Amino acid sequence: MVALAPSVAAARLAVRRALTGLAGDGPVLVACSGGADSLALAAATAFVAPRLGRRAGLVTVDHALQAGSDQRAAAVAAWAASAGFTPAEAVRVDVAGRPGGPEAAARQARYQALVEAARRHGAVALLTGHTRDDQAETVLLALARGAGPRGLAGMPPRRDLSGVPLLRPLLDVTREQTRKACAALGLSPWEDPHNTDPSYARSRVRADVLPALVRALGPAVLDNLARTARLVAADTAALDALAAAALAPPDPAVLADPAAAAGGAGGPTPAEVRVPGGGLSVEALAGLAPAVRTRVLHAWARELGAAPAALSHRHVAALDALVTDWRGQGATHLPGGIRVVRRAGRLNAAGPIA
Ligand SMILES: Nc1ncnc2c1ncn2[C@@H]1O[C@H](COP(=O)(O)OP(=O)(O)OP(=O)(O)O)[C@@H](O)[C@H]1O
Repeated sequence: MVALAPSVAAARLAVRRALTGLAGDGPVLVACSGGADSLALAAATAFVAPRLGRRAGLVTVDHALQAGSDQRAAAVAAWAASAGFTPAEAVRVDVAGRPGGPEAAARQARYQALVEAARRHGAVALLTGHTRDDQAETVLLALARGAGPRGLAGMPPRRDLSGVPLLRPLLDVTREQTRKACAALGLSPWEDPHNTDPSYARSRVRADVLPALVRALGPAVLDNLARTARLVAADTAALDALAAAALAPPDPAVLADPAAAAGGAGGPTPAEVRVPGGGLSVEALAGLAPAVRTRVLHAWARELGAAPAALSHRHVAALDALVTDWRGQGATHLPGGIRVVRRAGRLNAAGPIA
């Protein structure tokens, strides 16, 4: 009997962990570019899913940006069909006319197509091949741009993507392992020229920065960066939960009878951040820990209609200054033409300027 390559075993174990306990009986859908990471993911899923009584499908997106991309997509879909994936689809997208640079436009088109495919096939989850190396790169890039804890938390192993659960089973598997797994299985991955294009910051981190860090600090640096992401993610989730609780609508029991809600002992009730009639209470906001308060303000700004992508830490800092550095300043302007003013102990929003 031929021994199972450790790299293949590692990928299968990771996929088994991710698929175990998934609710619903639809298929899982692997997003596969044909590169080593998502090919190793696909091969592991083709092995594991049927053994868990789960169907597996595969979608590859053709961005139509490089010559021969349609042939690559067709080859990936043909391999998927031969490996037993149903569906095994190549989907062509139109990247032109989308906002942002070419990379962002391709990414947006890709995720839109993947979500549509997941819905079309009633998939219970979409699987991507992000590895521990991708995670380390993400954390370093976040650190370099001063992204704060949300960026340092890296990519979560699961998140919601427009109503579709997105799973990243290989976040603890290295890129070296995915390459070895493909080699052990006789699969020939596609090399995306973008991955080595030095005009992308991520490619430079991949080619120069991480190897330099490993040389200087040892191979554990990759694991350590990924662990940092997990630790920060746990803290961030706790702070997010506190902020969500603080921003929850006022408890009707407290509004009706504050003393009774406090247990009848006349003790203080926690100050309500939301005030009846709209707006937020400055006094209640001032009583929150800064890390919770800035999250509350960020969430409130989004609720008012400020687009998350346009909402920067400067906007949140300006809102925070209305609470903690009040000098009678005028309105704070948020993306989308939203103005926030402090009046009579409240932060109130005024809609987009006409
Ligand atoms: N053309 C494609 N078709 C289908 N899936 C793809 C394609 N390109 C990438 N993916 C999926 O996305 C994963 C990550 O790929 P890549 O790192 O190139 O994307 P990304 O833009 O960095 O994604 P993210 O921004 O979410 O990190 C791959 O492992 C694969 O699962």
